[in-house]
Amino acid sequence: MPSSSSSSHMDNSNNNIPSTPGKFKTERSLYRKWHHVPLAKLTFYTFVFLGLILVFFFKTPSATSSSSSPPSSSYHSSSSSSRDLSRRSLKTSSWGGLPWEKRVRSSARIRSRNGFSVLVTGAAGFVGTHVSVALKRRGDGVLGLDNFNDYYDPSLKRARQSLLERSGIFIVEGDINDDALLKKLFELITFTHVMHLAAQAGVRYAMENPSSYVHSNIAGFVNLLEVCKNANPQPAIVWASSSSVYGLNTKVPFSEKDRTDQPASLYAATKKAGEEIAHTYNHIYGLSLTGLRFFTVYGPWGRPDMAYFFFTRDILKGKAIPVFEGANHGTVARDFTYIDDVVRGCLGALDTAEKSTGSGGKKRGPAQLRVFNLGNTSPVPVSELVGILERLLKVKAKRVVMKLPRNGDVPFTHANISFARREFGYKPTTDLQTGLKKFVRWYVGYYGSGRRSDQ
Ligand SMILES: O=C(O)[C@H]1O[C@H](OP(=O)(O)OP(=O)(O)OC[C@H]2O[C@@H](n3ccc(=O)[nH]c3=O)[C@H](O)[C@@H]2O)[C@H](O)[C@@H](O)[C@@H]1O
Repeated sequence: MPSSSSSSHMDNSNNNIPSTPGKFKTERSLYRKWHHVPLAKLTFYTFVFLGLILVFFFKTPSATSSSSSPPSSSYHSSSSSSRDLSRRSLKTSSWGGLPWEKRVRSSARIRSRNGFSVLVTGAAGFVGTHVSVALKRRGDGVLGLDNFNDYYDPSLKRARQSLLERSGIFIVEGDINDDALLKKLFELITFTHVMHLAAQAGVRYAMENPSSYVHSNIAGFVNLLEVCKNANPQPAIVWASSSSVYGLNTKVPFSEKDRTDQPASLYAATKKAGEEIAHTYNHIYGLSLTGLRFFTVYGPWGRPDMAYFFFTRDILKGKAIPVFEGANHGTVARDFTYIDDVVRGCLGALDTAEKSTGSGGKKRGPAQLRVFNLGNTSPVPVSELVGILERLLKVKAKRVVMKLPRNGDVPFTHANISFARREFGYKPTTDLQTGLKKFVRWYVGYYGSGRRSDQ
């Protein structure tokens, strides 16, 4: 893989090639001089020289980045994101080679009759881990993909990875923007489905790092769709949208038929953009696409950036927690949805996804395009969430009630789920009290009393 720095190195060595007769003379006399040097010494200097070349090559950033270059060998090393985002990526991902291909194939192998072969992006994430395990358990082939970025404690992602490994699921380390990697995966495996859960999540963080949302939720999604549309056969794609697309809507419960053109955060705007992009790829290329609008999903192995998670941590540590309220002491509420219910929704969406109709980048007929709410249909005020946690943890929270900041949060969410119920029998069964009990049990088991955790 030529790079500007490696070619400049080659240019330097080319300078030794004589271009004038005078210089040629110098080179020849130099050659004669070397001719008399003992062989052992010559070998020693040759090794030193080769060593220097190797050090120079591996220190050169472009030598470890191939995200936009076509594969040049069976082993690749690629930075998981563009330069400005690489600081969030803890290590450069590496992929390729026969042992790696063997692991990919074994993980994706279907073990049940009529089973699927599913690529799960964001497999080391909260929902990704749970969905992967559920698919594997019923005999589907599952291959994970994750860039293990440090948006939140990567050791939690590593722990989820170990969990998946124990179920025979391999997570390829790489970014959805790495098209060479995606192409390679589609070369190795005929995926029937893609469960696309890799994303930059969180509504408030979008003000701190807007480009990470564009990078993952827009550029990454388009890159994935490009590879899927060219695949032959094309897979059916189910992907994570968000309840946040309802933005500042006031009509409740939120229905898929409602407007979604007033997002309150860049995060919501990128998810809304994803829905429009999905429409385009469905329309032009015949890709079967299903978007799932998740409503504040919570549970064991959850995301430490979410309120229920860091409230638990801070209550146990005796730290104050900011509890938001609306204008005029209005209630801020969420349609908190338990992970097991969401997993059932994801599987229902996969099971009812029709085949894509195109092949090799060409549409052959109209294809399925769907969007579903996956919520709980019973919103709970944040103050009540804190009350439940206090009772479960047996610790009184130090509440600091404050006005909902204008940083992307919306005052309430409430899902109408009749469409998902009709299409695949989606029926959430876990109330917040029951779900938080399971979360707290996991949390205390994972972090001990929680007082020693520092995520
Ligand atoms: O449903 C969704 O689509 C979204 O759900 C969550 O977003 P959010 O509902 O805002 O979840 P949290 O950040 O955990 O907040 C939950 C509630 O706690 C409140 N909160 C949050 C933070 C805080 O310090 N204090 C506080 O009272 C929020 O206003 C909100 O009402 C996820 O973070 C998003 O990635 C996801 O897409």
